[in-house]
Amino acid sequence: MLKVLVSDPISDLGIQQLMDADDVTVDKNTGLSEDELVQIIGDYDALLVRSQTRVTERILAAGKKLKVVGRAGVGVDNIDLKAATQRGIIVINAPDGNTITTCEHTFAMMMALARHIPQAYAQTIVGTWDRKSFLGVELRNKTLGVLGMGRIGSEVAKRAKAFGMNILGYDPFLTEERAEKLGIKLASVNEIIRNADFMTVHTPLTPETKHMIARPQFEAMKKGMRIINCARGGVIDELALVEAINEGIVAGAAFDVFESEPPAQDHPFLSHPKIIVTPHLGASTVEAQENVAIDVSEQVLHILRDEPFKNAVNMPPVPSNVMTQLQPYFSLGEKLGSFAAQVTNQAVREIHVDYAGDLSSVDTQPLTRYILKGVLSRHLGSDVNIVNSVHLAKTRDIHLVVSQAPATKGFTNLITVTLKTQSGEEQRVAGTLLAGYGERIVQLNQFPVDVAPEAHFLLISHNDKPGIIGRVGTLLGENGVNIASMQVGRKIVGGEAIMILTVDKAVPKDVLVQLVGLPELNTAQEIVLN
Ligand SMILES: NC(=O)c1ccc[n+]([C@@H]2O[C@H](COP(=O)([O-])OP(=O)(O)OC[C@H]3O[C@@H](n4cnc5c(N)ncnc54)[C@H](O)[C@@H]3O)[C@@H](O)[C@H]2O)c1
Ligand SMILES: O=C(O)[C@H](O)COP(=O)(O)O
Repeated sequence: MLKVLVSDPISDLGIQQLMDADDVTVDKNTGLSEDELVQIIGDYDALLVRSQTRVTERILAAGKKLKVVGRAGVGVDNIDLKAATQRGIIVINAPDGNTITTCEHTFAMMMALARHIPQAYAQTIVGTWDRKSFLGVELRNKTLGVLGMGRIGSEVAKRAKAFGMNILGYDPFLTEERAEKLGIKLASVNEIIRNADFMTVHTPLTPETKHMIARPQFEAMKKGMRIINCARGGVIDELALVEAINEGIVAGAAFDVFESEPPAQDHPFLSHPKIIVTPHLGASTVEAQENVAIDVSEQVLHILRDEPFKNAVNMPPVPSNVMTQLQPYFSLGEKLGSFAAQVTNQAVREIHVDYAGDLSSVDTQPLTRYILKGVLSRHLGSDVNIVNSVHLAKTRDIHLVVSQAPATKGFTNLITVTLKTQSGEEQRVAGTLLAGYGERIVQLNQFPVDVAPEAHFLLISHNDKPGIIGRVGTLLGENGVNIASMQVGRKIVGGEAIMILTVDKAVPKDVLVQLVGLPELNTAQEIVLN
C-alpha cells in the first residue's frame, strides 16, 4: 500500500481522489516540527505540503521511500529542491490553481490601500466616526507598475485595465508583442519606479529578485507611490520600505507576505499606520484550495503509479504533446541504456545518444533522462531515477553528447546509445519502435540484429564455425534453460560473430562458465533488462 502524508492544511475535497484510491492510504498530520517529520517520514511514499512545512534536507534524507513532494500551491521556496533532486525525489507544484484568487487578493489589497479600509474599520468599530483622516485616491488614470508578468501579474494587469489604470510591466520574459496583446507598456524597473503611482510585485523570490526594491530604488522613486506585495517576502526590502514611508517617499504599502513568516511581534509593519497586512492569505479561497489540491493529488497519484505526470519543478517542463510523442520510447530508451552499460566493462566516461528519424525534431530531453537512468542504474541501482540521472552523470564527470539527425538507416525512428570508457572501449546499441511489433534492438556494435528486449539475454561472442549454435542449444537445454529466441550476427563468413539469445529465466553462473569452455566460443554474458 502506498502511503501519503499531508503535513499542512489541504482541502479535503481536493485530496479526495487520493483518499478514494484503493492502493493509497492518506495520513493527515499537520503542524509537525522538523524533528517530528524526520521521525515519521521514512514510512511515506509521498508528502503533500503548502507553504508552512519546511521540507529540509534532513527530512528528505530521512524519507527513504519518498518518491514525490507535492506542493499544493505555486511557491516551492519552502522545499530544498537541490537536496530533493540529488535524492531523486520529484517535486511538483500546482501552478495554475490559485492564480485568479491571488490576483483578486492583490486587488483587495490595492483598494484597501487606496481607501484606508483596514484603518477606517479599526476606528469605526471602536466608536470613532472619523471621516477626515481617511481621504483616499482613485485607481482610475493612475499608473500601475507590475514587476513580474507571469500568471498572476498578467491577470492583475488585465483587471487593472478595467479600472482605467495605465499599466507598465516588467518581466525578463515579457516581449513587446505580448505586452501589446495585454494592452500594457513594456517598461524597465527604473521606468516603473520613476513613473508608477501603484506598484505590485509578482515574481518568485530568487537571488536576483531578493531586495530588488531597496534603498537605491526608493531614493529614485516617484513620491507618493503605493506598494503591494502578494508574491514573496524579501522581494522588497522591508526595513528600507519603512524608512521610505517615514520619509514621505512611499504613501503606503499592503503586504500579504513577509521575509520571515510569521513575522516577529515587534515587526515594524505590524504597528505602522500606513502599512496594511494579511497573514499570507493570497491563495486562501475555497476555490483555489480545491483547485491546487485536486491538481497536486492527481499528479502525485500518477507519480506513485509510475504514470506520466506534469508540473515537476526539479525537471525541465515538457509540453504535453511532446510528452505524448516521447512516452512510447521511454521503456526502450532505458533498456538500451541498461544494455549498453552491461556490455561495457569499465567506467563510462562519455555517453553519446543519437536520435534519428521521427525523434530528430522533438525535444528529447525527457527520453535522454530515461537512457541515462538505464546506464547509471547498473552501478547505482534503484537510487537513480529520471529526476536525478542528469545530475548524477554530471557529478561523476560523465560527459553527455546528444545529437539528432533525420537519416534513419531505414527505420522510421532510431535511438543509438554509445558508451565510451577512459581506455577507449566503445559499446554501441541501437533500438527502434516498430509499428505493430513494439521495441526492437537492431544493432549491437558492428552487428545488425533484430531482437525484442526481453528480461533475460545471453550474449555470446564466437567464431563463425559450423556446429556452434547446436552446442550452445544442447548445453542450455541440459541445464534447464529454455531458449525463447536466437539471433546470430556476423560481418563476414567464418569471422567474428555474436549470438543473442533470449531465455526464459536467469542463467546460472556455472552454465556461463561451461559455455565459455565450448570450442570456438569466446565470451558469454548474461544481460538482464528489468
Ligand atoms: N500570496 C500568496 O498566497 C501567493 C499565491 C500564489 C502565488 N504567490 C507567489 O506569487 C509569485 C508569482 O506567482 P505566479 O504564479 O504568477 O508565478 P509565475 O512563474 O507565473 O510568474 C513569475 C514571473 O516572475 C518573472 N520574474 C522572474 N524574475 C524576475 C525579475 N527579476 N524581474 C521581473 N520579473 C521576474 C518570471 O519571468 C515570471 O514571468 C510567486 O512568488 C508565487 O509564489 C503568492
Ligand atoms: O505560492 C503559493 O502558492 C502561495 O504562497 C500560497 O501559499 P499557501 O499554500 O501556503 O497559502
